[in-house]
Amino acid sequence: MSETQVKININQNLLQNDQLGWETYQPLLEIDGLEKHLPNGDPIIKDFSFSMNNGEILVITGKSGIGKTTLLRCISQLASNENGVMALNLNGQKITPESHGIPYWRTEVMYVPQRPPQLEGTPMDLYRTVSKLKFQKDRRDIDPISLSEKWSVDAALWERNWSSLSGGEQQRIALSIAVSRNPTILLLDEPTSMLDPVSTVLVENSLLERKNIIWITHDHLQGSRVSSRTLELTGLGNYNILKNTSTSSSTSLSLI
Ligand SMILES: Nc1ncnc2c1ncn2[C@@H]1O[C@H](COP(=O)(O)OP(=O)(O)OP(=O)(O)O)[C@@H](O)[C@H]1O
Repeated sequence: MSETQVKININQNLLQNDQLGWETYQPLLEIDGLEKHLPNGDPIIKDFSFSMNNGEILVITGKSGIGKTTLLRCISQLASNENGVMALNLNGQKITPESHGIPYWRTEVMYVPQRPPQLEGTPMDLYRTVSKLKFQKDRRDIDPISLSEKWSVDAALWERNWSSLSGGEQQRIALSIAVSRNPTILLLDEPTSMLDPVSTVLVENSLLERKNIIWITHDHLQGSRVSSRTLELTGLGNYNILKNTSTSSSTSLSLI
């Protein structure tokens, strides 16, 4: 075989490998054509499509009432959508709410509300209940109490009634329970909105290590600190992709 033939064969192999790579590459989460109407029939999300790669933190911004929470609730299947498909690509397997059922989907794509709902009992009661759920009990988890201690929450608070805890304490404990269940994707609705700046940074740093998060925030500086990409919702499922621009003294966002 001549030197030229060897080079051609090597290039063909590279081409085939490259093509294989492109053909087999799958984003972690794919959403296509999502549509959601309000109870009065008005559309709030129309033909929303995007995909998220493994290791990303995707920040969602947009003015109040534009549909950010509604979008995350649809993605977690806590709210139903009228049209559209969504899929997780996990270990070479395509998982959809239809293929594996909504309870399983919610364990992999977990929504954490901005404010924990009015809960009876203690955080420990909630954690024990969650740990016994069908798709939760065999999951590898991390200790939520240790995690919340890293965020300056005293372990004793886990045995106090929810109603006696401050908003910031409730927010960090609810978030630590969600993170401890190790979902593939966390959907966070303003996760530090009730926290002081020091606690905010502690929580941000833990979440930055974890990745695979869709994170709603109104705080553009926070968005710049944590995001791989930022989507600004502009209404009815339309969005701009914003680019992070940071300098040593300031951080801002500009339209791509
Ligand atoms: N169950 C419902 N019934 C009627 N309207 C609803 C319902 N749920 C949401 N909406 C409306 O849909 C719109 C979008 O609400 P959503 O909570 O998704 O906005 P948001 O962008 O998250 O707002 P914010 O930044 O203020 O949290 C709002 O006008 C809200 O009043």
